[in-house]
Amino acid sequence: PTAPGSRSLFSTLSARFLGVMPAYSAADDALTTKLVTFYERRGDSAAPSHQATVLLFDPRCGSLRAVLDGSVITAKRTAAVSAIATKLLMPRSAEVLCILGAGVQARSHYEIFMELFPFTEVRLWNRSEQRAVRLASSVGGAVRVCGTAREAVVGELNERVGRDLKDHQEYDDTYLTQQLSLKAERLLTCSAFQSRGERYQSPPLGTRQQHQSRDGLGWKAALRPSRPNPLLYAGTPPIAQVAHSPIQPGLECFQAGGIHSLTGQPVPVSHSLTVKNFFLIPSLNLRSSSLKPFPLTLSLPALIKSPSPSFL
Ligand SMILES: NC(=O)C1=CN([C@@H]2O[C@H](COP(=O)(O)OP(=O)(O)OC[C@H]3O[C@@H](n4cnc5c(N)ncnc54)[C@H](O)[C@@H]3O)[C@@H](O)[C@H]2O)C=CC1
Ligand SMILES: O=C(O)C1=NCCCC1
Repeated sequence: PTAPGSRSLFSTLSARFLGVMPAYSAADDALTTKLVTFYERRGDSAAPSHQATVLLFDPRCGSLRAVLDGSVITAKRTAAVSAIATKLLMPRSAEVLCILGAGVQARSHYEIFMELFPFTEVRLWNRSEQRAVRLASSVGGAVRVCGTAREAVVGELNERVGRDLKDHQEYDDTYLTQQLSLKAERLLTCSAFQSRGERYQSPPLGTRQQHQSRDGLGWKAALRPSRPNPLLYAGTPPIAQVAHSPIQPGLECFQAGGIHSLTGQPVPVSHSLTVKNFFLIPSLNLRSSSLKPFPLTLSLPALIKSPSPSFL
């Protein structure tokens, strides 16, 4: 059996982290740790945002046996875990893969997702279109580069659900996008981005209740009072809305929906999540600053109204 140790994070400056991720495998007779730095990328930096090294020890005597590059394992393992979760959770009707972000994880997710699942269409959005075009033209198959995250998520389904747009004008734009994409059953969204997010202003309880609709088309929302600034909710929701497990203080932003946890414990997703809405687990709360991870999570509000410069 393999036992992941307790992961820890060290941060010197805002948006600069060193993660230590130990594990022991009796089966492989391996004691190891990954060391990974992740820094918010600056415009003038050529360094990758995530840089990893794996140290391998002899578990009997504790001696260091090997120092390995950790970039490939980080790219492939992360995408592989997303793929496993997707295999278990994806609605059968999903045909469209939507990737938000065009970095390392976007590529590795594209590769494994296209190998394992029969998507008929891939849509890609990145805040700098140039990078999305570069990724799209370097992968094997056809990828449609979209001008906005909304287009990537809603896409041609716009027409199908256009009626809903008219019917629900009392909702703000962000909320509508969520509603529309919840109805977009063919869509699987896999996001790979990091962002300096705004804090999410949770609407007052009871104003934004959601439940599954009887017709199975997605969620219906309870009416809520209209707001003067519809983008008031831009940002990420509180972690409590996403995961119910105890979270190691300070690591909230690294919790993914049941997929990846620096506490070493699986993070159960909200009981209200079903196959119809799992791909819209909102992105995660950010205590101090900037990194918002997670493949398989989606924060449309943050993406649509990203406050960061578009240098990537
Ligand atoms: N759960 C896990 O095990 C792992 C999670 N990750 C997370 O996956 C995400 C992607 O990582 P990489 O692909 O390696 O990073 P990367 O630096 O190669 O790519 C980041 C992408 O996000 C986009 N982006 C950055 N800030 C943005 C913003 N404010 N608004 C919109 N788009 C923005 C960039 O344009 C770029 O396309 C990161 O959040 C990272 O922390 C990465 C490795 C492992
Ligand atoms: O390499 C990993 O695993 C990471 N997990 C969460 C944040 C970035 C790196």
